[in-house]
Amino acid sequence: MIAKVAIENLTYPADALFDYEVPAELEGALRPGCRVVVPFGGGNRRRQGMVMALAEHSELASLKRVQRLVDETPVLSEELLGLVGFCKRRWFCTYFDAIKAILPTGSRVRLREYAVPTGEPYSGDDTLARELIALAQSSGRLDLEKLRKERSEPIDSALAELLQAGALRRVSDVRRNASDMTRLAARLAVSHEEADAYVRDCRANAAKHEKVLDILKGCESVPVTELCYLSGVSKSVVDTLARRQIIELHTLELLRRPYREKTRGGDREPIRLSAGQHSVLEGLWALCAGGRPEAALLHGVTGSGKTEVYISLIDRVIAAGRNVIVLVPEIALTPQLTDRFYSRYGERVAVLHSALSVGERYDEWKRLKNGEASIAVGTRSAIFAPLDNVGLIVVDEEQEGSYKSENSPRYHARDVAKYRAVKNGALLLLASATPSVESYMSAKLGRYHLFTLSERYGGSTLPEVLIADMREDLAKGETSAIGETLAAELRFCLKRGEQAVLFLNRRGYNTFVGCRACGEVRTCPNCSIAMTYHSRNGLLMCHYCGHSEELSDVCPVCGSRGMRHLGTGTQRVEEQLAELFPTARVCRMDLDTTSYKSSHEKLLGAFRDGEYDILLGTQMVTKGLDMPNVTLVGVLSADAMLFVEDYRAAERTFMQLTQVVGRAGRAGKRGYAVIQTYCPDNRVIELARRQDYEGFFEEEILFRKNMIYPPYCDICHIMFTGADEGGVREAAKRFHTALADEFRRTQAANIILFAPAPPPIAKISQKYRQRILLKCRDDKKLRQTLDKMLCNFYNNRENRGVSIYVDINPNL
Ligand SMILES: Nc1ncnc2c1ncn2[C@@H]1O[C@H](COP(=O)(O)OP(=O)(O)OP(=O)(O)O)[C@@H](O)[C@H]1O
Ligand SMILES: [Zn+2]
Repeated sequence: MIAKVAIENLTYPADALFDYEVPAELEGALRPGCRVVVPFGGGNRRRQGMVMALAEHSELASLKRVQRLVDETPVLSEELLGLVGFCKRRWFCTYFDAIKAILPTGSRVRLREYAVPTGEPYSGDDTLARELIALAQSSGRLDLEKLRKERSEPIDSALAELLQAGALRRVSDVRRNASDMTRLAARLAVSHEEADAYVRDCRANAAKHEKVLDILKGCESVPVTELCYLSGVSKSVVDTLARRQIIELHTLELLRRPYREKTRGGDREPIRLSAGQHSVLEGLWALCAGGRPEAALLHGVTGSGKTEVYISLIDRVIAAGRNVIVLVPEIALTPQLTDRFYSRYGERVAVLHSALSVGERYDEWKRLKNGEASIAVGTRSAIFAPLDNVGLIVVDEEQEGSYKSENSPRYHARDVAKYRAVKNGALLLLASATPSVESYMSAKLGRYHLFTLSERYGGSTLPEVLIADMREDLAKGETSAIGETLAAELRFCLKRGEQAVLFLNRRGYNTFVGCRACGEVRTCPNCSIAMTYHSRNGLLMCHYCGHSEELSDVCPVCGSRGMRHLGTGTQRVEEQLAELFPTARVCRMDLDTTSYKSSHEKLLGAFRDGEYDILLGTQMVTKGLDMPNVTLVGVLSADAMLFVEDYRAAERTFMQLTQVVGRAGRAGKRGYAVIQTYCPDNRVIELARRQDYEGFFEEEILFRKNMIYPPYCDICHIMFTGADEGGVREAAKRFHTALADEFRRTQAANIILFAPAPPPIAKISQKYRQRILLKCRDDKKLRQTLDKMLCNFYNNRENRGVSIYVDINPNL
């Protein structure tokens, strides 16, 4: 039997499947999806591997053997193994990059290699070898990884000599990132009658023993700590009972449950859908029940009740015995949604996201894998949930940028979802009030089934939106962040006893600090971007690398005392609010106030309970909020997002405005919104005012077509980074020339290749960056070309010190 094994820590061009012989004693136990330890390379260093497949024969004459099996049962199913290969082909990563993305951190293992003395003497004359054997004999073993790091000279040939001579022997040790959590528990080892008899004959401490046994008579098994607590005895009593074989001790596997207190699961209320919701549900169920792969887009205006529709659909899928994956853009931002899931499905829900501890996440993963939970709810990586027989995959707010991974594998969760829907015969359901232009186009072309909810649930209407022309305020000498129109609406809203949400697309006290005299803007010394001032700690900080420095009013370039704040941040708005409405209770929510795990949830809860009148925040207030008493939304500046260099600027602006406006008036009360802008005539702002998605799409798709942007092409970034600016530039140039030649040679059509240039942020954490942009079709032929070029790049010694990666349809 031959195992085809993917090996960890290989470079991209070296990454392949390697054949290993399966020793007879592992046959049967060793299956695809199990991790193994194998000898690898010239020095036969031990490496971790993943068995991707088994085969009868190998084309190679002599094979190394699998040294050790790490997993008793496969950690990856056949479907997920297939996904590993899919990720590699689609996103130019190694097998192990993909495996690391798919497995939770807690389930990963680390390999440590040791060499131990065998007792056999070493009689050779290699001085390093002599030194090593002496060290091994005195300390019992050599930690090879540590040695390689510590010693300046290479140790491998000396090591090989000692192994050869039989003086040293290799051992490897596999360690898990998160251990399974176990507790010692006790149970009766005898019948109740025998236990009673034991107590009667007991000479010392009979009462104590009796208490312990009484508790155990009523339970299957009780953790020892609890047993001691309940009976008031010390552990030694329990030990005595165990020693006398009246009770037995065993280990109990415990699962860490992140939201244990919430999982009530009692909500069996039937959902009463509106006629519109009901017909969408029936349409979706018809697709789902067929068991064939399907894709649908649910486009419903804000507050139309998309969530209720897909929850009703989940009910049916679960009742049919199939499993469900629900993706949300950002768990911390959607506490209401997770609460909804817990109260409806209780223990059958497992939540996967990055704010959980490694152990918690690992245990949620295990509950999915062992079938205890059948609904995975989570952020991007939850798309890798270890579920079989998936019947439905929901991607909520499918346009969100957080579904795209910025690290290898640079996947989009929607693409992985498509793969899994096909393999499982599942329905992929994309839901949004503002679908991405790409998805809506696919729906229009009939590639996705399109479902629409054009009205709000329960007869609420969409908010009435006012555009506040900030130029008028400016002409009057008003520079406050809250203009006259918004101030007036806020006053009305507070008077009505209702709540308002104010949205500011920034963070920090002021956006940046610049010099009035020479125009110098304080930028981060490591990254080429402006730093922001945080009044909380009085420091200028860089959002990319975390660098911070003291603020000074002296310009470091021209020496004048002209440095001052430019722009406005949430903290300053908060101060202005306090001036305008001294009695209003303002809740500020941004990354500064909400970096702790659940403080965001707490703030939202308090706002919902009416403890605040105004919620002021950054992006996090735009999504998913469903608060009945919110009737006013204010957008402090719509312009911030409008002029970034990105073909998606209009799309982002439109979506963000429509989403945030949609938070108002969701429960029957009339809703209002004020959008402040210096360009009131801008088309996107006007379309957002009307919340006219259809109109926006028609305009945007024309722009995309004329300028050749997605969905009329795919955008491919090839990034080069390194510490040496010139080296990075040269490497990018060489790659560009080679790529152009290759396209010419293979007569690749419809490709627009741009010359290398520094990206908008040309330096991050002391690494210089160059970028080649490609407008192309992300098809098999292109991927083959890029794969080949990447391998050539790595194999060219001129490119040392420069890293490269390919990013398909990046967020920018
Ligand atoms: N069938 C229903 N029965 C009772 N309440 C409903 C029903 N449908 C929707 N609602 C209520 O209407 C409100 C809006 O619904 P929901 O949050 O699902 O909308 P949405 O389409 O997801 O909105 P958005 O895209 O703005 O987040 C919620 O408070 C929800 O509980
Ligand atoms: Zn920085």
